[in-house]
Amino acid sequence: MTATRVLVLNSGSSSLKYQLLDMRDASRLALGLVERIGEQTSRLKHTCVGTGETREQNGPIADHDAALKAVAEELARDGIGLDSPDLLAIGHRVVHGGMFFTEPTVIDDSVITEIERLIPVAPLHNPANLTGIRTARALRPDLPQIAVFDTAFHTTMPESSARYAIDPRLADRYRVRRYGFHGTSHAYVSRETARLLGKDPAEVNVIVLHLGNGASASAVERGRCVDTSMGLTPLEGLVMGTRSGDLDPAVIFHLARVGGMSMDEIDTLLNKRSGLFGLCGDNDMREIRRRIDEGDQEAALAFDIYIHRLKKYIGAYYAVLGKVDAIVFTAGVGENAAPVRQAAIAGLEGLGAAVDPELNSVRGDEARLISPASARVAVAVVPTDEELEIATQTYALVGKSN
Ligand SMILES: Nc1ncnc2c1ncn2[C@@H]1O[C@H](COP(=O)(O)OP(=O)(O)O)[C@@H](O)[C@H]1O
Ligand SMILES: CC(=O)OP(=O)(O)O
Ligand SMILES: [Mg+2]
Repeated sequence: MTATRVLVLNSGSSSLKYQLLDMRDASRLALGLVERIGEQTSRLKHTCVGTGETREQNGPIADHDAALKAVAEELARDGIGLDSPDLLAIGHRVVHGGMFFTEPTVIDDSVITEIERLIPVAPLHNPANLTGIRTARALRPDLPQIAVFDTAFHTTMPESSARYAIDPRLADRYRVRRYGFHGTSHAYVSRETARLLGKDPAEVNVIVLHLGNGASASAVERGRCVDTSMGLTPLEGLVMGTRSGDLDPAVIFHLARVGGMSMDEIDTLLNKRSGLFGLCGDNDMREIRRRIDEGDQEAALAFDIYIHRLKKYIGAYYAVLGKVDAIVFTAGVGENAAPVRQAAIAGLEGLGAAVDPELNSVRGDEARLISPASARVAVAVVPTDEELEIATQTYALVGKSN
């Protein structure tokens, strides 16, 4: 029998999301999440689709190596372990692929070296991705391991949006440019949005708002990314859970010269202690909404700053695209936080976009429109599925040669 299963590993800075899929029909066999890796309160939540059983493990999981081994044990308990002959390949999300990787890539030692070299520009993500790759290779050295890069979808950006306004020779020497991230999600969601509209992706222009813990916006013109809000690293752009997003670069000089902070301290401040968390002490939108409902002013201001930045990017991408067919919300906040969607689109009637409050309040896992039928620009919620997209790309690469 030919092997048709693909295991997908999506390692975040402190989490590991995974899915095991049978690519004959892209059906899920198992899925789960390890959260708060490295803390005392780690949690593994595993679901076996076949039996419908969900199991939870609470207690410290030290790193991504331990997390993946715990996941492998859970899969083995369900009889669909990593030692199964049905397993064809393992697909890995890799956040930073630089200019080098524009396609899904079979991982060998030289690919690992290149991903390692990119750690300085994705310090929260590439190390976790590498640990996942190394552990998976050790568990199944015989299997093809495929890297699917967050940056790949954005390599179509024209130089006018990819370049910063600095000396190009200096920029090239240090490979300073805007790479963009969450590309697997932007690709999948923009395509699914076209499907929701009943159109071909090559016919539509879409603004995708990927609002998770990390958050980014992209302008997708006829299926190709022409601009995105993240840059050299995933720090630029929108206000995020713990990242500041855009600020005047002189803030950094000022904090160093006047505030006496070291570069490492500023790096940690902007990546891990800013954004919603820095503004109000919480990075979870559920908690922020709860505080706002109780009249908390600090949480309300954090929310307003988050929305203001989002609106600025929506406006900018209207101008970049010229014609917009849809604005689409995705990822944890985008899929679940109706007040964020309502506030971000409020006042855009002049630009043809509006949200119907009743449609906006519907919850669910399906892609859906939340704009009134009369709106010139559709507004939609399209759940992202980075794991499915990684599995599809992995299977397309490995299945071919099998
Ligand atoms: N029901 C909800 N309402 C509002 N926000 C939510 C809800 N569920 C999740 N979120 C937000 O989604 C975030 C996680 O999004 P996710 O896309 O899973 O992020 P990541 O992949 O970056 O870990 C949480 O931090 C929280 O702010
Ligand atoms: C690139 C990035 O920000 O990823 P995440 O949202 O998973 O942190
Ligand atoms: Mg994510």
